[in-house]
Amino acid sequence: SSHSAEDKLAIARFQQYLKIATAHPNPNYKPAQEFILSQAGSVGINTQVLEFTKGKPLILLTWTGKDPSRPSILLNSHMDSVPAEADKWVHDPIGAVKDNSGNIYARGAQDDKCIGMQYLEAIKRLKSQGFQPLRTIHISYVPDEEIGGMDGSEAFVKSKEFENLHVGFVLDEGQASPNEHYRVFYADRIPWRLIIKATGAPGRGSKLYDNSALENLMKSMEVIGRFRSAQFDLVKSGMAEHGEVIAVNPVYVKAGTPTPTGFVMNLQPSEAEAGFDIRLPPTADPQLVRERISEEWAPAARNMTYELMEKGPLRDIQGHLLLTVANHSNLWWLQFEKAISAAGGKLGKPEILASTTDARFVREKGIPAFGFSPMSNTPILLHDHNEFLNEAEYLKGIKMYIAILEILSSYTETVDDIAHKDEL
Ligand SMILES: CSCC[C@H](NC=O)C(=O)O
Ligand SMILES: [Zn+2]
Ligand SMILES: [Zn+2]
Repeated sequence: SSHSAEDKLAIARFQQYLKIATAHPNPNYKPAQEFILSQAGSVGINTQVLEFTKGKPLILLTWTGKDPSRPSILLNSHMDSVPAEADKWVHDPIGAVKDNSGNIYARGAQDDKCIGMQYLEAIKRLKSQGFQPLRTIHISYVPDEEIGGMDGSEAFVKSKEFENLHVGFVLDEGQASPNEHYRVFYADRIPWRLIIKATGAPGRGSKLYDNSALENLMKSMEVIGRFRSAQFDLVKSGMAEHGEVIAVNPVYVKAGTPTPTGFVMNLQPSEAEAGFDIRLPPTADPQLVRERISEEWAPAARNMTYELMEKGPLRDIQGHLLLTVANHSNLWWLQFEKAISAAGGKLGKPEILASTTDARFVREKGIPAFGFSPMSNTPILLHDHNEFLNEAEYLKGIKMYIAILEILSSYTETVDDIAHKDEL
């Protein structure tokens, strides 16, 4: 191909990282750790391994700035991936095979091993150009993002070690864009889990009677289904984006009396339950959802109980909504926008991510964070079969991070300077 020797090596390193088996349920973090440490060694930046839970290392790299007293920048990515069904892929999900058009296939190609390596490649190139950042730049490689981040990012962000980094701004993963505009995310939806349980009198399969456990559960399913459709209709009609509505999706139902080969077919069971994945944009009113659950989705009057697990707050420690301001009143946003256009990129309208990332933990502390994975003109394939990223797009991403790091690590303007410039 027409890529430079340097680019070819960068692509090979990306493929090497993709070949490390870090998919759940058994992510093998040790080889990922070794690989990242060896790459950091060749770049010449400081390394630390933190282990908040045994067997779940968090790798922290640091490029110290000329003025370490200024708030630092943290670039985050996770080492783990969701599993892949290898037989449904055209190439081995752990093979990092590159096809004739330069598409590199692997679980993690988009989510999010691309950014983990691009961060390092960008720093490598900036160093070779003699660039020295004013602010300190940290890069973290965390375990367990895909399973909620409790033993990874959450433990890290709540640690003394994190406090000492004096982080002022975070970049974390985003998502691919099918068009030429890069996507940027200023918030995540917050995950809740709901288990609803119905009880009722058992009875013969043949009998019509009120208040069976499954009848009660089915009523809840209908009510929840209507709420779900109403939210989805807002998206379908173009009135809202996916990230702006409340999602509630059934993820399991459990009922019936098992036999060795199936279920008893002529008995109405006395218990039934269902589980739901709920996601709330930070702009939602959580109290209204709680009331809906207790009054409509699992009312005691219908012999129902429920267990609600709110997996995170919708507001930060100061009581502000859990979102990062993406307009001119946020200097980091201004610099970020400036960097993207300096590198020749176009940004789409800032979005709320429909799923959930580790960025929520830093936002909880009031630290501004954007989700950004530089992949334009790329189908959205995270968690899907045949996840791939094109090599040219990968290389373009390195250039984006070079511009981002150059500008964000070294700006000295204040909001006042910028307001003044606008007046002139
Ligand atoms: C309950 S936190 C789960 C986090 C996970 N993150 C990426 O896919 C997600 O499902 O959004
Ligand atoms: Zn991810
Ligand atoms: Zn993911």
